[in-house]
Amino acid sequence: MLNMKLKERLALAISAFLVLFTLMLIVDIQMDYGNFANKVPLPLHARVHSGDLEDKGRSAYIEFRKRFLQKSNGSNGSREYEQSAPGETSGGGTDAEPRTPAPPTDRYEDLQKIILSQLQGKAEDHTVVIPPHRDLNILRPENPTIGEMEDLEPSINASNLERFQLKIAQHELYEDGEPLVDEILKDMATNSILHVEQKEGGTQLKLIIDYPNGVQALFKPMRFARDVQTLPNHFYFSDYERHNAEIAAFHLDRILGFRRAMPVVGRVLNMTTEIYDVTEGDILKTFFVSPANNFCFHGKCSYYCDTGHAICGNPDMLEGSFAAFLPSSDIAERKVWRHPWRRSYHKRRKAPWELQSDYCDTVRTTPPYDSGRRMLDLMDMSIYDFLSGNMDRHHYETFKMFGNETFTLHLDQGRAFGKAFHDELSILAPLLQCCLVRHTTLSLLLKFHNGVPLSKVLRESLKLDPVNPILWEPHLVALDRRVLIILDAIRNCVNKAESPLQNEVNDFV
Ligand SMILES: Nc1ncnc2c1ncn2[C@@H]1O[C@H](COP(=O)(O)OP(=O)(O)OP(=O)(O)O)[C@@H](O)[C@H]1O
Ligand SMILES: [Mn+2]
Repeated sequence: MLNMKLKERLALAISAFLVLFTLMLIVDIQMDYGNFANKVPLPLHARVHSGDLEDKGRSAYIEFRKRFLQKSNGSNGSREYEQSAPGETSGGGTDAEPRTPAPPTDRYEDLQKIILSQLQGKAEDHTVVIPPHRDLNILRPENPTIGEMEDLEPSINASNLERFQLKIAQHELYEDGEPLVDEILKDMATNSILHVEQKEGGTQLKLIIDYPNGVQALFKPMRFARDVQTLPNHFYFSDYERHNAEIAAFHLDRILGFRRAMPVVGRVLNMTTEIYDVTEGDILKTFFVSPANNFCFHGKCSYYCDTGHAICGNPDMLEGSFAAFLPSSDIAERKVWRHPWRRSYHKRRKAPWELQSDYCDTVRTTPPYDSGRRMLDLMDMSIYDFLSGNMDRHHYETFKMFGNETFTLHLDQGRAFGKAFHDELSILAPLLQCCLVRHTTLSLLLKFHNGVPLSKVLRESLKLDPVNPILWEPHLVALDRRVLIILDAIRNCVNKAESPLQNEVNDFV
């Protein structure tokens, strides 16, 4: 009898547990749906889309965005999600935990196949993936250096930077593995600072740092902690510049094999002895001690150069980024180009690329984009900027002496790495609208996706910087997510190129 009761009780307990467990599962699933429903059709998103509707079917990037959002409804999870907390900082708590990406289920074998066949000398006329033998950056029939062009040789006691500058070549700033890069980084991080002055022009405060032997660096000060995000109501053009973005962007450019960004390093300065004591002029009048007893200054510029936006030490130690100076214009003049996919820099106006469906065709048929490497460089730049979230690419520069067949410099990455939880697809517009990518760039992205993730490679590289950690972990996590988005975009282009009709039908499904 007692035995029976015990058995009954046990059976009862098990069934109660099972019922509870099932209930919990249902609640859990519902919460998931709830979350998702909250995430996608938010009013915030809707506002973005209201503009998009006018352009329905006109902009390739909007098409991609639509398809992309649809796709993220499935097993891949939501890949574009807005910052949930609109605060200035996202806080250090659970947000800072690295979100381990799911193991890749899709290895992009279709894209790998293209890479492989091009390496075997096939698929050479591919319209989307440009093979090495049609890429001037790989062919490099000539690759003279500034020193060779100007008939200049470094003197015996020339600085590392001067040697570096004379070695800048037609197709890249420095060679893969160039030892002078590390030397320059070390020099800028450790050499004594002789003189400091504010850089004229530009929108935000920057200092020109003079070291012994004529070496110079461009200094951008630290304003915020690493986890402070772009203010949600700030446009890209009123975003603050971040010194750590400059450091991270240099490493990223090098990892991606572009080598189009000047070396940048982090360093902590004593504001009294390494800035105040070695500068003169108007900037001195902007130094003050804040109520928190920190030493501050604001300099003079057209944005954020006032007491309310001062740069403050802790209490008088200030971190910043030091970018190696480009050769002076006496040696190597630069040409400034308007970026064809420049944003409007107006809070209501749109740029031409946002309005014209055939915008890329117009660019592609206009010199210098109609031949050579320039168009491919813009595609690389779009990928580089999308990965780092840099929306501020209004102009770009090249070295005049090399003509049009030269690389585009990656200058001014101060507004990158501002939103770790948002992937700004419009930065990919050049790639989405032109459907063009270098074989070498695609090959590298596939390598990151299927092998050691980009986040890991960048994290390791940044460890070499004196003020590491350089990036807040969610920014690194974002990189792997964005690699996937770029690969999706390229796949989309390839599919469209291979069966344009079928895809046109799909567009409207
Ligand atoms: N490493 C460098 N060496 C020498 N000059 C540089 C270097 N980097 C940038 N410059 C020059 O300084 C100018 C301003 O730099 P940067 O673009 O970083 O500042 P900015 O204040 O963000 O300018 P803007 O607000 O116009 O974008 C650039 O146009 C470029 O010509
Ligand atoms: Mn800028």
